[in-house]
Amino acid sequence: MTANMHAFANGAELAGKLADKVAETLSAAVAARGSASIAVSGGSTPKAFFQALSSRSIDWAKVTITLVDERFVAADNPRSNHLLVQENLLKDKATAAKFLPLYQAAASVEEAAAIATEKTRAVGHPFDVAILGMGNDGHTASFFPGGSNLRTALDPNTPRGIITMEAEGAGEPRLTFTFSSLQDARLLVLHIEGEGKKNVLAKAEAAGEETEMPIRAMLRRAASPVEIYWAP
Ligand SMILES: O=C1O[C@H](COP(=O)(O)O)[C@@H](O)[C@H](O)[C@H]1O
Repeated sequence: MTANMHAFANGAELAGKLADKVAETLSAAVAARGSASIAVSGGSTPKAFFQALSSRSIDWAKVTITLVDERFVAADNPRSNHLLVQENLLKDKATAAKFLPLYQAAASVEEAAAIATEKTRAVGHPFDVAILGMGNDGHTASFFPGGSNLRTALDPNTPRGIITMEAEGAGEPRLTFTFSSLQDARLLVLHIEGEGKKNVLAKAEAAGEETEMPIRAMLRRAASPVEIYWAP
């Protein structure tokens, strides 16, 4: 639908400005509805933003944090998005926030998805904030090109909740919120850094199949405008 570009001089400036915007949105949600929700991405990009956000003065006890997506690995695995959030966001002032993990110690990833859907059912109708990332292959959340459940994940009629995804580029099996869960966040952000990601974004903004670059689903069909935060 709409995308707005916010470009910054460097990653530190972006992290601070994005933390300000997210803090303002979460505080407004608490003031309006008594609670706030945010879904964040993992990967290598959000670390500085998480650290900046953890220092902001918000009524964190009224904020629920969850993940946009997760690997089917326990929270002590170095590739866990939960671990990244634990070490960089759930500290300082944000220690008081409630965290809902997607990983569940279940016998199968499908069972974990069902449990995580149940445990997150009360949040995100819509999320106050969703922070998306994007891989060099054009994936966002765990919507991977060639993914086992990609069409279901991107289908606007698939209900809110978490489904599984397996793909060559994904490594471990994944748990991911569906497109319908994320696309109407009151503040929908795509956080990317580097010239390479800018080029990937330009390619995604051009004509082509959504299944080739699943970020296109968000750029083209999200109900909320996509606020793109970028720094070199
Ligand atoms: O696999 C993932 O990658 C994307 C992008 O990560 P980055 O390292 O290129 O920043 C991320 O948005 C997603 O949450 C994560 O699971």
